[in-house]
Amino acid sequence: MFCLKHAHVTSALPRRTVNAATRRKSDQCKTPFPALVDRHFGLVPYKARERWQRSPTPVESWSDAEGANSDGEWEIQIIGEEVDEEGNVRYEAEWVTWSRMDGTNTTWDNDLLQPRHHEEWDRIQAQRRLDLAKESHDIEIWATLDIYNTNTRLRAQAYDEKLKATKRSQQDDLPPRMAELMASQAHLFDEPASEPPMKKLKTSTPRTQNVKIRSSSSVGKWSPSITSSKHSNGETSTTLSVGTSSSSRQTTSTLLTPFSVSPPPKYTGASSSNKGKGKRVAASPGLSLPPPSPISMPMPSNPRTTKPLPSRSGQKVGRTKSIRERLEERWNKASNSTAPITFANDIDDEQVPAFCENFEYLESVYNDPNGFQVVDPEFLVRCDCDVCIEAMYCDCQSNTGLVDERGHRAFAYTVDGLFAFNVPPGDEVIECNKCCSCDMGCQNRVTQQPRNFSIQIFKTPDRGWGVRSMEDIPRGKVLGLYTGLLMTRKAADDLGRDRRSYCFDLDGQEIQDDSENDSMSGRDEGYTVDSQRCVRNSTRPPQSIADASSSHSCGPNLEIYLVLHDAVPDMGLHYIAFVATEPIMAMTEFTFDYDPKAAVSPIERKGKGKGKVVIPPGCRQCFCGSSQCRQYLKV
Ligand SMILES: C[S@@+](CC[C@H](N)C(=O)[O-])C[C@H]1O[C@@H](n2cnc3c(N)ncnc32)[C@H](O)[C@@H]1O
Repeated sequence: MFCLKHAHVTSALPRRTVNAATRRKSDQCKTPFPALVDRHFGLVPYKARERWQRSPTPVESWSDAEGANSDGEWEIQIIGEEVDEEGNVRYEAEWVTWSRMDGTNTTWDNDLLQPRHHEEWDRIQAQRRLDLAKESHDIEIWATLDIYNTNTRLRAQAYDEKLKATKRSQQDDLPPRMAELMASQAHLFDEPASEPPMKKLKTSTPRTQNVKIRSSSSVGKWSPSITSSKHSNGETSTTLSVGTSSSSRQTTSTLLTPFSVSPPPKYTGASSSNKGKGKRVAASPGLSLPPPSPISMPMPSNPRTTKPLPSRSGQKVGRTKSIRERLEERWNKASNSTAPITFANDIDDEQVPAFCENFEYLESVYNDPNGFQVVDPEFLVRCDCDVCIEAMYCDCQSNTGLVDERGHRAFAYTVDGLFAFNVPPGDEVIECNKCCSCDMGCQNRVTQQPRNFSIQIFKTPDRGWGVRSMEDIPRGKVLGLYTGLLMTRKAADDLGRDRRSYCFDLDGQEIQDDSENDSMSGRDEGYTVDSQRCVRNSTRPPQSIADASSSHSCGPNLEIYLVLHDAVPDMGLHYIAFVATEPIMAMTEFTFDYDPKAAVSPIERKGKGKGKVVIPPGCRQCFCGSSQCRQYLKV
């Protein structure tokens, strides 16, 4: 198998250690590439196998004295990977303080590793692939394809990510293209109301025919372009570029078959003006249409059916919108973003989460009927920067403990608006606020800016509804705030258990059922956000939702931090913000750990039923599916 090696590896990878107990398992590991050799032999015909006997491989015996530290741990780092035909990844690990007689010091044995050993590697590789997919959609197709290498090579080229991005742009592109097309032909559907009946009859004739839009020579065509190159190892590779091109090379189609991707014709804008109304529409040069066949749009034989039918009362009757459509419409209106919110359910026929129907969407501020947040602007920290570039000179940062790697005062965000992960646990990030002189584009106002990625609330098989994005999300992307009804913790204690699983104490922990200890731990003080439901037909004010749908995972892809921009620091009135701790592929569920302090190991039953996990009281079985799953979550 081909391995993705040092070329893509960061030399700055943190060194990791592996436990002695795990290492001892490697006694069976006799060669650096055991499985690889085995598999190659599997391919060799029987006769050849007889001729080419495998040479004996020495049995390795390792002991703690050979390179382990005093805790019996070895330093290792991941330096390569290979992907098998089922998509499983095998890592090449370098054992820094140990080597064989022949000087080699790597293994390809995942059994010797724990997830934490390759987490950083995975993160860096995933980010690299996302970056590659952003750069271009080119895929190299190797002329000497050997099946073992294919998956690793494709992964190294970010094939899946590129394919996803292409498909996504196809989906994104189609609705606006269709809308433009329909708009440009609206006159063929609508009749001028003032026209006399006779004229109507005449004009109805062409509308019963097909309207054909032909691609003309001025219309851009999509075609894949291909370039070939010879590599130093003698192998030839072919690059498939996906994009618009003025020429199409039909001869390449057979080469492309196994990897063919079919992105849409690129839409570069079409005129929707009324000029030329009534005339047959030719595609404008700006509108790229798929060659070679013309698009055929069958028109209704009875043009009236395209209009809403009149009701008896004389009012227009349109198609009734589904609950899902109505809710999407309402939430998208309430959202402070143009990036859409949608619902999806491939599991059953529930259209939207049960508690959502009477639920109002709230994206960026608390619902604060008691005015806990009301503050005299005089008390807000503020800065006089025109543009907040240097945290050292931004007064909003004067009281924070945030520093960069050189120990200088720093913002919590990079210039690209990503979280810098430099906030000491429990500290509040202080963003610039309404009293500052900088504007909304300021680097230090990330959570105040409109959401710029789509959200989908979708039904999971076993965890109710969850949230995901249709777009790839980079590490450090701030995904939103946990909003809802702001209440005192005391008031939150009076809520029922169901409701409390949607509450977050503003100390950054989800509310737990440990009320006996609360008076001692100062639980009476402080605030809680309830992001769940409005009672049906109730007059209670709007609440939030998307955050309320985020599932728990013991190996989450989000974490939280505390942030404020409209409150006085250290009053416990900050927001809870979610940030991606790793690159998250489009359509991957957003999850966070509801209870990071929970015991790591599940409680195991003793005696009868030994080995079975006991779900502690007030908890339920966890279905997060993570390799670090604690088996239960508090509700
Ligand atoms: C804040 S709600 C999340 C939204 C919820 N999925 C829904 O459909 O309303 C928390 C509840 O979701 C469910 N849940 C979330 N993550 C889970 C997990 N990993 N395993 C099992 N149930 C989970 C539990 O029922 C939990 O009480």
